Amino acid sequence: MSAIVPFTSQTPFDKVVADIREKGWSIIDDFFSSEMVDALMGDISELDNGYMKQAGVGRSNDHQLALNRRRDYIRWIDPITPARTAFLDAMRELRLEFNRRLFLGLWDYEAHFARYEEGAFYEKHVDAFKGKSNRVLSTVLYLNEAWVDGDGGEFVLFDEHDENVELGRFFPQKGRLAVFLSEEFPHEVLKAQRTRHSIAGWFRVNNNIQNNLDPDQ
Ligand SMILES: O=C(O)CCC(=O)C(=O)O
Ligand SMILES: [Fe+2]
Repeated sequence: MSAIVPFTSQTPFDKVVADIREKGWSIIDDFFSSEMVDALMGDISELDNGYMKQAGVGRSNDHQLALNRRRDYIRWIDPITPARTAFLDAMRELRLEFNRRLFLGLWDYEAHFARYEEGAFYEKHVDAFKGKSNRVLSTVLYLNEAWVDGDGGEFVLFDEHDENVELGRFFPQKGRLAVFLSEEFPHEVLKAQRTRHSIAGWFRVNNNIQNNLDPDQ
C-alpha cells in the first residue's frame, strides 16, 4: 500500500504562519489532502465508544471527569494506521515550519480523536494556563461531511482580551483546521445535534524540570 500524502501543492503554509504571527489564530479549509482527511474519518468511524474514553478536565493527578463541562469521547492518536501515521508526520512538518519561521521552539505534538454525540458540548475554556502547562499551540481538524445550520456543534472562538467578545463561530466542517495560541484564546463547542468528529491536538514545548520529562496526556 502506498503511503498517504498529507499535503497538496495548495497547502497554505504561508497563511497559517502569517495568521499566527499577526493575530494568534487561524481557521483554514482544505489544509490537508482530502485523501488523508477521508482516511482519518474512516479510522474514527471504526472506533466505538467502548474503545474510547470519556474526556476529563485537568491533567494527570488532578484529572477529573467533568460531565457538566464537557461530554466528548476521546482516543489518543498513535501511528498505528496509514492515516494516523500520515497525520502525525504532517503535524511534525507543520511544527518544524512554525519553529523555523516563528522560533516557537515547539518540541512535540499530542493529539486525540474526539467524538461528540448528539447533546455533547465543551463549555468555554482555555487549553493551557499561563506557566502551568507546556501546551503552546492548539489545533483542531474537523472531519464532518455536510454540516449545516441546525446541526449545532459550532466551534466558538473568543477574544484574547475579552472573553465575552466572539471572534467567530465555525462549523466543524470536513477538512477545516483551527489553530490558536493555547493560553490566549478562550473557546467552546456548542451543543451538537448530531455526532461530531474531530482531532484535537497540541504543539508543546519541553518543560524539562529536574530531568523529568513532562508527562504526556
Ligand atoms: O472540537 C473543537 O472544536 C474544540 C475542542 C477543544 O476545545 C478541546 O478539545 O480542547
Ligand atoms: Fe479546547
